[in-house]
Amino acid sequence: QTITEEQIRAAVGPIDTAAIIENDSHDRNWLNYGLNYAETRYSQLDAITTENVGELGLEWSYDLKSRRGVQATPIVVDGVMYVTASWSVVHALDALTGAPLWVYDPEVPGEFASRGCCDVVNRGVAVYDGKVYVGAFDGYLHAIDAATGEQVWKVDTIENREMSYTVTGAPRIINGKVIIGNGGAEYGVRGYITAYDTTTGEEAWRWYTVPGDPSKPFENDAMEMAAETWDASANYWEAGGGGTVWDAMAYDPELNLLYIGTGNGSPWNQHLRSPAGGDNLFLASIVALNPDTGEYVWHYQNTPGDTWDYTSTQHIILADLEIGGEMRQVLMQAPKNGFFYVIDRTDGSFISAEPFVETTWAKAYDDSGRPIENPAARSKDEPFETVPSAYGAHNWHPMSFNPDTGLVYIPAQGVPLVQSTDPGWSLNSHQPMSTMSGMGWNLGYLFNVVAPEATPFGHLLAWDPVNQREAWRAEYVSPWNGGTLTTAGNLVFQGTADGRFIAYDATTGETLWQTPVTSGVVAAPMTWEKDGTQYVTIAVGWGGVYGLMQRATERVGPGRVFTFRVGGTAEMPRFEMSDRTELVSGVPYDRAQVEAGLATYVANCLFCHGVPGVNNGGAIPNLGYSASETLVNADVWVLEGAGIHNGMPRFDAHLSEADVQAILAFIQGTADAVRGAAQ
Ligand SMILES: O=C(O)c1cc(C(=O)O)c2c(n1)C(=O)C(=O)c1cc(C(=O)O)[nH]c1-2
Ligand SMILES: [Ca+2]
Repeated sequence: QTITEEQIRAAVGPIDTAAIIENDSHDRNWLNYGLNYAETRYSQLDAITTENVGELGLEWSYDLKSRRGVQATPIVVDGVMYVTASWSVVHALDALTGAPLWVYDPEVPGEFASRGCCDVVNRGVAVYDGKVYVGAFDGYLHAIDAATGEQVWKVDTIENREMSYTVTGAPRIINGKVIIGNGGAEYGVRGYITAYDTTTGEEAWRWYTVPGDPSKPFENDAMEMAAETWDASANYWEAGGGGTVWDAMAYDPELNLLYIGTGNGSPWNQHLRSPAGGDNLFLASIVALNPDTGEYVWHYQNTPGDTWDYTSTQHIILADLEIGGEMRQVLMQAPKNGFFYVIDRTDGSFISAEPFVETTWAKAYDDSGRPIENPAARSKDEPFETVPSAYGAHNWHPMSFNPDTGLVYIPAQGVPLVQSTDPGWSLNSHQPMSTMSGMGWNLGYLFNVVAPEATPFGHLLAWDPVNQREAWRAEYVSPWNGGTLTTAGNLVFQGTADGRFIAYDATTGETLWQTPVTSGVVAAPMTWEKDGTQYVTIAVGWGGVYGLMQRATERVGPGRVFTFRVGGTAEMPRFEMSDRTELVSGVPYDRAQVEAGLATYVANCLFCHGVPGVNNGGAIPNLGYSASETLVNADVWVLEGAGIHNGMPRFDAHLSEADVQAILAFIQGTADAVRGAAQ
């Protein structure tokens, strides 16, 4: 072992809120998910510059032994690194060598995979007072001894285990309280965020984001206010209402305000959730809370009356900007809905919002901070191509803000999708054609009943938040590129869907250096210093909601951590290539069953396995490229649960052998049609 337990105790033991703030004066460590409480992901380290970044070389790489999405930003404390793989497994490493110190597996049951919309991912840990904290996918918050990897305590953050709550986000820690939200608003849950005592795990406070049953007492004044913006005629509380806090938080120590981003409605479709409309507070909002008590302070709602999965859980960055000749304390956000927001973080007042991609649901915001909507975007009768789509113009992939250039670096994208009201929807019922309803999703929308017209795209967007306009962009071959890091070396770093790690000149966007890595990248890079040397680290592992079913490189290696420095000379690991190259053939089927198979497939398989034969698959296999023997034996997988440990659910509670045959007819029929079209 390269680092002793005593050394780790000496490093992580003193980490508290003051230490996290002290790190802001040098950025040698990376102590919080977004580097600092302002979550800027701008490091003052400047040993790696536009001049020498071309000499960046690999120092070490580490195999995370995972096959699903890796979204973690590593935490580094004085040469000790903590990083998570898929299934919320925590790895402690010697940051100088990549040698493992310990591995902590929270043992998330395989059957939990289907309780989350978007892959068994985890965005990372928090460190405090000698402990490492991870919110595991199955909803338990674990405190781990930073030196030994042994569990100190574990609490259940889920208030009702009948509901499909999951945890994917990184905890944040403020003055002895570890704060964590959850996900589940595709299924039907009531969002909330909870703070626990870092020492004991005892609950300190919980704040719900949407009102519960209005016939019962409201938990607080904010819930009473929120309830006035909901129509209770459709019993919104039965599907939970949504508003999950599944990713972004930021903290301003001087104002003592915790900022959280809230998610979409449950069900998605507002006509079915709150038929008379209304803003439906606090969906799709930024909310400021007192972190000591969990009390509501103010909110700004980006998307009133959300009906498009327009979460505002995307990254929140705090900065002080000169706007109209005045220094303003702002927060910035580029949520799914395609507008870039600058909000006064002292009181939530609206400063500006402008589209950073094409938008069809609204073209602009009025001076009061409300969107000027396109009425067609809420049609009950007609399909509407929502741009951006539910995949978001920007999803959870972190952006970064460089105060030297004044630019925000956004992983921007478009994934085309047409939404139309699902006339057959009812709560928790498995309906053919109703998207993933067999898995418990409650959207109230059908997808792509007519084909979308837009084309998918992904680019790195350098955005000027003061003038609300683009400075430069770098185009990519695909959506779903990684998060960004920016540094005082005037650099921007980003990994890409097609499996590259790139450094750009932060001012001009010129590509200065790049290297291929072992798979597509979704996580954000980070940087740290030890003994006078600056390192750049990135965790790699393709996945997440888009990455489950599509990919943009044939490299399909396991999750890995890569650390680079100027002059590094380690060898890149071997590139593992996909063997899913042939469309399936020879599965016997009845042509008359294809249509029924399609309907069952859409209701059970689509958001994991993708459309058969269209792309050869992401972190989960596209069945159009399976071996025919695998499909012929599908009963074992679908009805008997042979893949349960890998997250493949068993469906025998609501699917029969005849359903499986129909699904196979759809898969083989579609593969044959794709092959025919290609000839
Ligand atoms: O509504 C929710 O509760 C919820 C949770 C999550 C999640 O926890 O990862 C995602 C989403 N929604 C979501 O809409 C989304 O696009 C998404 C992408 C990802 C991902 O990890 O790639 N998670 C989530
Ligand atoms: Ca969602």
